[in-house]
Amino acid sequence: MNVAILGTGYVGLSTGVCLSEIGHRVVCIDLDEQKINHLTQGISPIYEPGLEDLLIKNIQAGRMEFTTSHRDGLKGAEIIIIAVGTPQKNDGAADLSYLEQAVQDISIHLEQSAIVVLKSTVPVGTNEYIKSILDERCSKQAAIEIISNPEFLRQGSAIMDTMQADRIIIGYEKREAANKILEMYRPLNVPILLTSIRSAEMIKYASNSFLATKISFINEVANLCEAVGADIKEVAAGMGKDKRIGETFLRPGIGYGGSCFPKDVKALLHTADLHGVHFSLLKETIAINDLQQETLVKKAVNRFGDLKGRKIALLGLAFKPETDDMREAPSIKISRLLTNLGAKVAAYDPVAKENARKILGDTITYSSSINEAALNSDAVFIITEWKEIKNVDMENLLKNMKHPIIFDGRNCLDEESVKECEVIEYYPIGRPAILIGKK
Ligand SMILES: NC(=O)C1=CN([C@@H]2O[C@H](COP(=O)(O)OP(=O)(O)OC[C@H]3O[C@@H](n4cnc5c(N)ncnc54)[C@H](O)[C@@H]3O)[C@@H](O)[C@H]2O)C=CC1
Ligand SMILES: O=C(O)[C@H]1O[C@H](OP(=O)(O)OP(=O)(O)OC[C@H]2O[C@@H](n3ccc(=O)[nH]c3=O)[C@H](O)[C@@H]2O)[C@H](O)[C@@H](O)[C@@H]1O
Repeated sequence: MNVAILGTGYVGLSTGVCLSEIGHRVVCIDLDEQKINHLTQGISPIYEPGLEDLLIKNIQAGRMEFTTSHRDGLKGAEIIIIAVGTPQKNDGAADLSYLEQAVQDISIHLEQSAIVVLKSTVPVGTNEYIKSILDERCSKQAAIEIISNPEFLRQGSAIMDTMQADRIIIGYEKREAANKILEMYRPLNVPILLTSIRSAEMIKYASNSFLATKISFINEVANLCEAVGADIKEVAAGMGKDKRIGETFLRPGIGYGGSCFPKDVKALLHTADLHGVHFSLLKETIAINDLQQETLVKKAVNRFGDLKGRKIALLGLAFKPETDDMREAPSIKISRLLTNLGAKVAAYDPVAKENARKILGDTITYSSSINEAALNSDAVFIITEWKEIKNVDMENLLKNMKHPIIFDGRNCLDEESVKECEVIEYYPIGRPAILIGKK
């Protein structure tokens, strides 16, 4: 099938390479000339495992092209996927301005009939709104059908999540259009659920909000474990064995971040408020998360009394491992809290350094290795559980530090290696501290 995709961000690009991998001819359209130039040469503008290999392979196979021209990109497309950003407005609502522009671009340049598939995360009712604009503005010979097809991939495992999705949701009005999208996805051989358009839109927000709430829940249980002397590792393992609860998304930490959980929970709350529905659970999910991002700083203040002049090494900056994305990363708030308290922050991240610099500028320093960041530091904060950070050589790390003190915001260091250290103060989340040789 001939597919055009508007927006080559995490979602548009991952979808594009996967659809061409299963045999479709894909043209990706983006306004960003630099992105398109890179992509044309087979260079991925984002760090996403496995993506660049598929990109190069499918360009060489003649199944993938890139353009900044909507006119060229939409020519001959049977299916048009919209994957532009829907960021958060100040009042928590989703900002639909990129989407409106994309729809405007389609209505100006589309000359044939096509199915428009809305993959961006959008509030309930948006697909109908988009359809009405397209019906009104598209040329008379272009009949448009609309499909709501929200995306559930995670950054850092986007290709695997697309190729082996738990489910694909197809929200439709006309069964014929749904059949065509079923056919497009059929080679993936994954479960597909057909729903109404409004249900599809709601499934996306409800799923993200549920997962975010699960994280806030386990973080509060972890805080309680610390207070009462229980161990969250054992507690989460015991809870997770119950199939109704499930083992995933029970990792306590420094709060959720990223481009979607924070904004999508707020957008769902905004929708609930608009419709007079009392969804205060989501308010708590957000409030708990905001506080949880402060937890390492509070622990350090408890330990040192005052952080003025202390050097803190932040290991990891990205909001999760295997991505260079810094959107809503807990490291941003943590860095700002630390520098406001007079601490000096030296940070290391294997791939997110440049994106972090755009946000944090020279308020912190950026190191090119774990040991460089930790050199002469009063404490290490583990922010992102990159493999390299989880597997750090403890002996080497500690000998470089002024004080052998680690606050592990991801509970990711190997407990046995910690226990083998001659001198260490190790403070995980929701678990007893390990204090060896502390005076
Ligand atoms: N990032 C993620 O992991 C996931 C994101 N989503 C949702 O998918 C949507 C896209 O998210 P990301 O890929 O992260 O966004 P992104 O911000 O990484 O990429 C959006 C791209 O769209 C381009 N664009 C904007 N207007 C355009 C237009 N008129 N024509 C062509 N290109 C245009 C931008 O230049 C940019 O490259 C959002 O609604 C998001 O909530 C859903 C699931 C996962
Ligand atoms: O709509 C989206 O953008 C996507 O949002 C999340 O994916 P993503 O944000 O890429 O990453 P996750 O692995 O879900 O992690 C999100 C945040 O939660 C944190 N997290 C996750 C799991 C956990 O147990 N504990 C925890 O603190 C992570 O550290 C990270 O900061 C969802 O998992 C995807 O299904 C969804 O498509």
